[in-house]
Amino acid sequence: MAEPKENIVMFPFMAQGHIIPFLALALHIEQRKNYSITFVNTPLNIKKIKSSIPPNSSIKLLEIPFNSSNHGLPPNTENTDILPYPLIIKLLHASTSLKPAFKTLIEDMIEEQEGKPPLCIIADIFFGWTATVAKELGVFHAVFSGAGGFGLACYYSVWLSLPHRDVDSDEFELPDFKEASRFHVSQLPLSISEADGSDSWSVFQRMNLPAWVDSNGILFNTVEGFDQLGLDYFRKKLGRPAWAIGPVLMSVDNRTRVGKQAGISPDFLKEWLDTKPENSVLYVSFGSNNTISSSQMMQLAMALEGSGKNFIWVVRPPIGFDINSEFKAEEWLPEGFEERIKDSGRGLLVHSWAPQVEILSHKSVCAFLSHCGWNSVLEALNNGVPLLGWAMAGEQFFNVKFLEEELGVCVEIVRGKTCEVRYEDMKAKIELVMSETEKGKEMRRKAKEVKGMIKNATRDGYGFEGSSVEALDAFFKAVMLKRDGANHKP
Ligand SMILES: O=c1ccn([C@@H]2O[C@H](COP(=O)(O)OP(=O)(O)O[C@H]3O[C@H](CO)[C@@H](O)[C@H](O)[C@H]3O)[C@@H](O)[C@H]2O)c(=O)[nH]1
Repeated sequence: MAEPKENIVMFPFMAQGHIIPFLALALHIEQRKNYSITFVNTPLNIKKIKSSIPPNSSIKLLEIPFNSSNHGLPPNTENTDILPYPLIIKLLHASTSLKPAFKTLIEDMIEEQEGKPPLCIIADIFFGWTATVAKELGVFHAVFSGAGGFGLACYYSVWLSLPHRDVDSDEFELPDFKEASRFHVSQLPLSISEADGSDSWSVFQRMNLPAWVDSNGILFNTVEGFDQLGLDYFRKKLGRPAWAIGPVLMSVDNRTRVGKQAGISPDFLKEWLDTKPENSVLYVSFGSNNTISSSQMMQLAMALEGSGKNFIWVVRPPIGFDINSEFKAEEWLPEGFEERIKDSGRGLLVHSWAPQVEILSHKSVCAFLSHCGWNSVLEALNNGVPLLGWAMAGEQFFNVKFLEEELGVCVEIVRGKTCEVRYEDMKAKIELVMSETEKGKEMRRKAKEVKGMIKNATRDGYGFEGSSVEALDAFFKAVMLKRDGANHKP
């Protein structure tokens, strides 16, 4: 009888922006390596993930018990996609309660395999405690970051020392990451700008981030060639390898299963895009669960209309309304906006969720106005599409800085969810990026260059392995080294 395949345990945080790259990685590993994969999550997420697994995949799903009501959360709350911002930190704290059940789950696996531990555990950036469990049980552990190297390095560094609190000015440096140059306080997400070291976010992160030293290394959904600065930060800081194995993205076929039901038929969308000239459409979307304020929405609509450019805009109810409720164009957009853009054929409003990768890979798309979540960034760059950055939370502000200052593929259009915006300013930036200006041409050239780097990094075969392919091999070599070392212990 054939030996059972060795098992990899994967455990993302309960948020779409985390589950999607983990699933993409699971499928990527399954396709390339001969291991079995067990995907762990809470019951309601597992139910959703079940329908996302392609029929030809053998990924196993395993539930870990969780009851949100025990943690001051509304009943049946297991994913950030149904939570308002102030409750997200509650879900993060609640997730630490999974530690004993996770440890038992791994111990049971070891027992079932007659003392043989799983090959490795790959867990979320918010689950530092899984590294401690893995260390205790002698299992190889890697953190998998769906965020890029530079963005996460800044995020990690700021949380550890809150350096903006030690200076009198609005500008500050990161004491352990000076290479990132200077930051302005407005480039901090709300969770950090409001942090004082003893608030709920600080307590969580100061428990979570230092626990990464118990891990054996970090896997990054990025490319060494353009993201080395951030990767080197972790190599130095933690004294652990950082493997840049990206971009690992969902294939278009598999994507239809994850995420949400698109608010538009992909065929209609393609037909619409086909009628537009090459490089003429702006795609506007803010990731899996963000939206903007109602006044920002009004100004953005005016900027889009005023710019005279073609656009596709994924709209959701503004901040303060249930993000999953019906979109009321007559209330939240300028009078007659929807009819005008429809009649002129210049714009498409997509409610709630769009087939993003299909849009970004269409030749008519010229630029992407994005919150610069890392998945969106990778999907844009993979298609050579430059960005207009509007960061809203997490490490997105640092991503915008990186894309603008280091890669030259982005212009920041707005900063944050609460600032006042003027449509004239946004319109000018849209024109700068999309028209035949020197800046616009330069950005498109650089975005194509990055696309080329991605292509090279992921090349596999014909005697040439790209850096991301080599990094995944190096990761598994490190895993094997630990396993073989453990087997040879007297
Ligand atoms: O209408 C939509 C909206 C989103 N997506 C997909 O949803 C994902 C969204 O991911 P991302 O762009 O990274 O945004 P978030 O969901 O906001 O991502 C979270 O996770 C990222 C990776 O860790 C971080 O960089 C972000 O800061 C964090 O908010 C992408 O694959 C998109 O293609 C769609 O397909 N259609």
